Amino acid sequence: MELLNKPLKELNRLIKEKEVKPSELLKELLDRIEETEPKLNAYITVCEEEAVKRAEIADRELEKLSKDEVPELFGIPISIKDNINVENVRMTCASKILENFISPYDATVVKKLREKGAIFAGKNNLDEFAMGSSTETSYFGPTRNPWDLERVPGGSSGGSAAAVAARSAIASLGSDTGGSIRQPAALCGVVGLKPTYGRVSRFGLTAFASSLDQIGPITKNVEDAAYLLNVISGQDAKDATSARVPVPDFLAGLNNEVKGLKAGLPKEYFVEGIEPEVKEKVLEAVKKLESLGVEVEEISLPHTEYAVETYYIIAPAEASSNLGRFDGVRYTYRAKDYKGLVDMFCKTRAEGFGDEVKRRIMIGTYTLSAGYYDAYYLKAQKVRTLIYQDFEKAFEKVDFIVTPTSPTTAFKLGEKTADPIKMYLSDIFTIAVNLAGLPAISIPCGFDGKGLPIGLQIIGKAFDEATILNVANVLEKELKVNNLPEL
Ligand SMILES: NC(=O)C[C@H](N)C(=O)O
Repeated sequence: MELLNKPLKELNRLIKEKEVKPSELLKELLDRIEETEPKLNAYITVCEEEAVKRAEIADRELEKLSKDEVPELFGIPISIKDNINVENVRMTCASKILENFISPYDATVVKKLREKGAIFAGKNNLDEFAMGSSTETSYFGPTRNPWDLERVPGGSSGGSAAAVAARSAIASLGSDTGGSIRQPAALCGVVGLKPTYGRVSRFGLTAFASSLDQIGPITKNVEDAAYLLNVISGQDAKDATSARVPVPDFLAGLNNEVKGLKAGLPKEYFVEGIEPEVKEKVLEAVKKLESLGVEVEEISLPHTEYAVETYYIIAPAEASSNLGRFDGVRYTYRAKDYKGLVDMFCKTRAEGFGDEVKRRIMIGTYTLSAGYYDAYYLKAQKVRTLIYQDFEKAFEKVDFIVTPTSPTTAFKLGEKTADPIKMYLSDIFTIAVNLAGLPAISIPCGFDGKGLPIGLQIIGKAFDEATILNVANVLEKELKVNNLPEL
């Protein structure tokens, strides 16, 4: 496991210096996956054969390359959440309806990683179509938290976060619609970055809520997140929502001094309902920032209390439309017995989707229907603007905002499945960021009394990932949190 614990930059150096062969690194990873999967279930598909073939090719290519010619991710396996397309590999979205779907093309992020030499060893488990906060809605069974196997890893990118924590993935890409990168990162003690809406192309990500979805890295440390963000960022002709903005070198500013920067602590994020130990550890980390010369002030984001409700109108509305394409005609699963076309559509969807997906489709269809559109959907869009304006105002005064990532540490399997509202509330601190399209990162900041990791969230201005990565990196070095679970 020694290699698997190393940062990406160091792995790249070892491969460049020809001290490690891609096939050796892959072997170590496949062994670790074999060892941990019976406990974790963090993967839906392990593409062993293909990865071994690619690593052997990389071994031979490496012989011919000079040190400077070896690209950043040459021979390094990256795992991918199973709602992102990797050519010729099964992509299920953790749903029965896509159980046997083979991706016909690479998502843009995958293509970009491949161009830098990355290898793809597996697809990580998730909540069905990324709808959930615990990875329990997966058709392929839940993923378990490597810090406590009786607990959830968070979600929806729970497979990615659990695998990175357990070192059964070197790094992973997840997707975040309402917290799906940051909340599992927090619950598993790893780093999760949701970039600004438009920073990274979503071409090839299975759409859930198109005005909110964003792809981002889940990694062992902040530097790895910056390393991957450098590779996956940038405008893409295949995604009209990707932004034509310059991409800085995110590694360059990681160790800049944070002295003189201004941090905002939103009073609405430190209220009752949050576990005392979570609050305590986050505030302790804020004290560290202060000792490094950061000026901290209390701010207010007054519309925070409406964020969850707003999200659970907008996201299901978009989902009900996006998931219309799974009809038994265009994608793999089709019901066996039916009478006519409409009956085939209905039965396929009734049999192919799980309960949470159906719940969202029904909510979305309801809020978009003629009689309720103005009362729900239109109103939610207006509140979304107010939430955005809260952040705009706050960022006139501060450079970044610090909050807990999740109100609690990892909860027990089954604890919240019977009550969807309880489950929805576990994203209470992450959702507003998606509604406002902003970048945010979660880093581990300590443990609760049960030894479970606590996550701290840093929210930045639009397209200012550089600042939050810088602050996160400096804080990570200061806090020195052990993020390797015993497993
Ligand atoms: N997809 C996400 O970002 C997570 C959120 N809990 C949801 O279920 O919608």
